[in-house]
Amino acid sequence: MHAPQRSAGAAIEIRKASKRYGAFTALNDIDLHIRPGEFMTLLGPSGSGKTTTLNLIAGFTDISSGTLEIGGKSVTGLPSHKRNIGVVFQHYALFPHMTVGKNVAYPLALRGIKGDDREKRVKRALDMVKMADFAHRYPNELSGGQQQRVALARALVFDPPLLLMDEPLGALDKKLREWLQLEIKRIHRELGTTFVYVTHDQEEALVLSDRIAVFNGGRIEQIGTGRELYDSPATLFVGRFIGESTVLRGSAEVSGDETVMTIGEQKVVANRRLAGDARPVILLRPERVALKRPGADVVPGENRLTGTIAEAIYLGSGSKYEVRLADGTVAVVRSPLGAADFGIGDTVDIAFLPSDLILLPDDASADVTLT
Ligand SMILES: Nc1ncnc2c1ncn2[C@@H]1O[C@H](COP(=O)(O)OP(=O)(O)OP(=O)(O)O)[C@@H](O)[C@H]1O
Repeated sequence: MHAPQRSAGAAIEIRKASKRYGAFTALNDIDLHIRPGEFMTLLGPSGSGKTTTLNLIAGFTDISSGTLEIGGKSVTGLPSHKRNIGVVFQHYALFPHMTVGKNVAYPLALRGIKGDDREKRVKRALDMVKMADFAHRYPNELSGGQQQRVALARALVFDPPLLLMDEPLGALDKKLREWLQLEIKRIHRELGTTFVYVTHDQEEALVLSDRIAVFNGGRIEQIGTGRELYDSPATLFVGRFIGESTVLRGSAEVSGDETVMTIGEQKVVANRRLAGDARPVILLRPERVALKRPGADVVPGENRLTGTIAEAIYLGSGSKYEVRLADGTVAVVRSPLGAADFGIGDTVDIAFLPSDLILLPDDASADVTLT
């Protein structure tokens, strides 16, 4: 077996880029810097501008304003076939009349690579995606997952410094998707190529990426590692889009460096305040909240809100609860294995420390955009 060839990944630098279709702005002034060899995922709801960004990088569409550099060079006006980029789409674009081997050899033939060298590279690419035994099959003799592995081999066979993928696993079932995510991650680690990956699936983004750019309405809301986006979202939209959460709204007052929010009849204290005069909301992560019997096991300084268990789901690794609070908000709580059990209808307190809540400026559009 041939060792995979490590390539130097290309950096991408997008500055103040916009894309307009007539009066409609699909991308609005985005800045995106992707490091050489990085796995960057473009994440966001449908229509948020992810594919438009990928198409700009690929050269399938022109930028309306702003600049785009790949590997330190401006690519404005450079046609896509001269950008030396590998591309994989959701729908397998394999040539139906060619065998797997011929499909993978195609980009090499285009580049004038012949004979032994071509054979070796095809073999290496098929080994990488564990499809070497299928070289003589035709695409219609392969499953969807196998076709996508061949598409990946074909996109990487000419050692491009950059690979673009647009929802490549979108048409596959969950188990296969999860397995291929790990395969893609392994291949990225082995190659050193820069990967740019489009998905609307936040779990997939968390599994794969070095960093994630979260798109909303043609803008990038935040760029960061999965941990940064989950623990310290910059906006309510990002906080709600990544992972599960509960949003608490109430009347807020700032006192010194604290924010005190009154929710129904109860008060919640956050040990910080927002800059500016935006209306604050509280975001809670389900595993940062404990369920307790009303008034029991008090920890000094913790916040407590009383509610009723509306749903209790046993998950094996623990339990998930939905708790209807007095003001009607439904809070999501995940309890670890061994924590006290509660049943539907039980009155409980949700308890969390001021340091375990996330305080963000309210943004009503975060609710609308997610539905
Ligand atoms: N050729 C076009 N003409 C007009 N509008 C377009 C064109 N291509 C895309 N758009 C619009 O630009 C916006 C962004 O589209 P884009 O395909 O980038 O979204 P996306 O985030 O990739 O969504 P999805 O996950 O549904 O593919 C959408 O509102 C879309 O309708």
